[in-house]
Amino acid sequence: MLRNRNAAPLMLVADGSTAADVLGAAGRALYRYRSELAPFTTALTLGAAGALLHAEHPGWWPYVACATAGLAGVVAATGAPFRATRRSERAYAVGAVLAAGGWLAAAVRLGTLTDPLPTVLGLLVLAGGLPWWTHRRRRMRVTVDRTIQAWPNIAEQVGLGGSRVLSAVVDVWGWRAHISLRGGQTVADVVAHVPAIESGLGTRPGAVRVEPDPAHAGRATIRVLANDPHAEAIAWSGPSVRSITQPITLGVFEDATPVRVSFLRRHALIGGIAGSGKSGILNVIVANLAACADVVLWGIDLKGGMELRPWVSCLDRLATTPAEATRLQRDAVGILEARARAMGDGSERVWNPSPEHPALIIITDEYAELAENAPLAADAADSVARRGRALAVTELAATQRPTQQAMGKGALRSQMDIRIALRVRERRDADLILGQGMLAAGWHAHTLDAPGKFLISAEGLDHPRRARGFLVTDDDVSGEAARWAPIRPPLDDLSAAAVGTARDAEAAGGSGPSEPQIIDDSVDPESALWAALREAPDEGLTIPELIMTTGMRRTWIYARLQNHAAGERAIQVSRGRWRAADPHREARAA
Ligand SMILES: Nc1ncnc2c1ncn2[C@@H]1O[C@H](COP(=O)(O)OP(=O)(O)OP(=O)(O)O)[C@@H](O)[C@H]1O
Repeated sequence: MLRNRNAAPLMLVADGSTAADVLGAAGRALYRYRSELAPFTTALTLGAAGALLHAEHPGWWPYVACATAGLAGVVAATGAPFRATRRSERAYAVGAVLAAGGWLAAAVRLGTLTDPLPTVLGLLVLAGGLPWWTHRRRRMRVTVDRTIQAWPNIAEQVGLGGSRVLSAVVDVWGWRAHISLRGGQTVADVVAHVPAIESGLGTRPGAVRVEPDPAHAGRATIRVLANDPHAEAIAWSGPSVRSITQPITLGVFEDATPVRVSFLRRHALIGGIAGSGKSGILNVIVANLAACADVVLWGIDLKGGMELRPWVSCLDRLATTPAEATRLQRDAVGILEARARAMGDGSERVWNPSPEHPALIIITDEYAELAENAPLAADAADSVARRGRALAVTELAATQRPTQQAMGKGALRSQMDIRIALRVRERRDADLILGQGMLAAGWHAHTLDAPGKFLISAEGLDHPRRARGFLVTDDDVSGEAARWAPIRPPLDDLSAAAVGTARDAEAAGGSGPSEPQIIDDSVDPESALWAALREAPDEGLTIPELIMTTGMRRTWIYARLQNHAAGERAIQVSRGRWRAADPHREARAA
């Protein structure tokens, strides 16, 4: 006997084989196709049982009828013992039990071969068999069973020899198997073998996904998608939040779970080629933010306002020229400096958004235009990105290829906490959007094959899972913009005054919009640090807390702390915890 790739027993019997060989091969074939043959084997079993009971106990038919009714009740209530979880599956199982049990009761009383029982049994096999043979989940379960049996051969062929299937389940879109890798193999090896696995399993190209097991480096989940769950656009059903403090639902992953991500105190970067759906994702985000009464939205759209103008009724400001964009970004820096000063004087260490004290989000469509045509705006955006988190002033930028040039000379890209990659042309562009090494780790943005499909990297979302964003149509945009315009909050007084002050300084200094002042970043972190040290609790503040408060790097913080310590203004309370020295605290208390 020969075995094929999936270990299917072929019925080729060598010359001189014995009857036992033939029977063995037939037995294996019957076993392999037991699921498909189930309607026939059930009919044969019923026929035999009917004949036997009719001969021995023809009076037992009422017991058979009662047992049938009891079993049908259990199936209807629980789905057991057939694991019928869906309503349609349960209805089928109840019908099958009633038909089989009813026929058996009749056969016990009348005899299996008494007319019309054989004909009725044949019709029942057909009526029950058709849904059985065509049922997608049953066929999928069979495929999974066979794959588990054949996995050792497949694994050997695709270069993952020694890996084992620990468990497998059929899900809505296909099936998934949890596998254990041979010692020394890693999830990266599995990711690198995805095309070979697809070939080995005989799936369509692009059907296999690999997810690491967060609890075990030597295990992974292989998902096989029989159908693409993202084949159709996913209609927009309205905003998912009413406050910036809640995570926004951008779309759905392939397992139908929602993509939820918080934009509070986080900068975000959206990248992808023209037509990949960047504006679509931006619209989903803006439509959600517009419904939040604790965030003020500013927009920059240097493509003449083409993308953001439909939202103008919800935007507190919209810049469509380089000069306006520069003023806008510079005002944002003014706001964050005013907030930092106010917080330095008070007891709060972060700006907690509320309708009275809203967060500020600056949305830039096609950031490359800004970096190229308004470099001073890009410098200011850089400053916001470094210092704005704690002060709830954040940047949200979309661009085609976020190269260093497209993102300006600063460190903006490295400050982006949320990265959304739509389709890219070149494989390595995934690294540009998502960060170095992401392509090798399986973030294959070049394989996304429809607009609105994306990969997202953010806090709590650190595996490459494909998602598709909601489709917000032009009509949806007009509807949402009109719906939320009345609740849009103004800037708080402090921030509004900061904008006014910046304007006055501009007028007094005569620096026109095309020559805005460059903000000196070094002044404010210094006072923010000093204020934080003065306000620190007795046990002091940690370095990450000081980084958060000032928006500055660790090395900068260390250097300033050493300075303060040398001047006896600050002390290290315990390892890595700092606060102002006691005289200052006492003076403040007095
Ligand atoms: N989530 C989505 N589901 C289905 N179709 C989408 C989705 N997002 C966008 N599309 C469709 O894809 C097309 C291009 O989308 P979009 O304009 O957002 O791309 P883009 O990346 O912003 O392109 P460009 O850079 O040229 O502005 C549009 O016709 C839009 O209807």
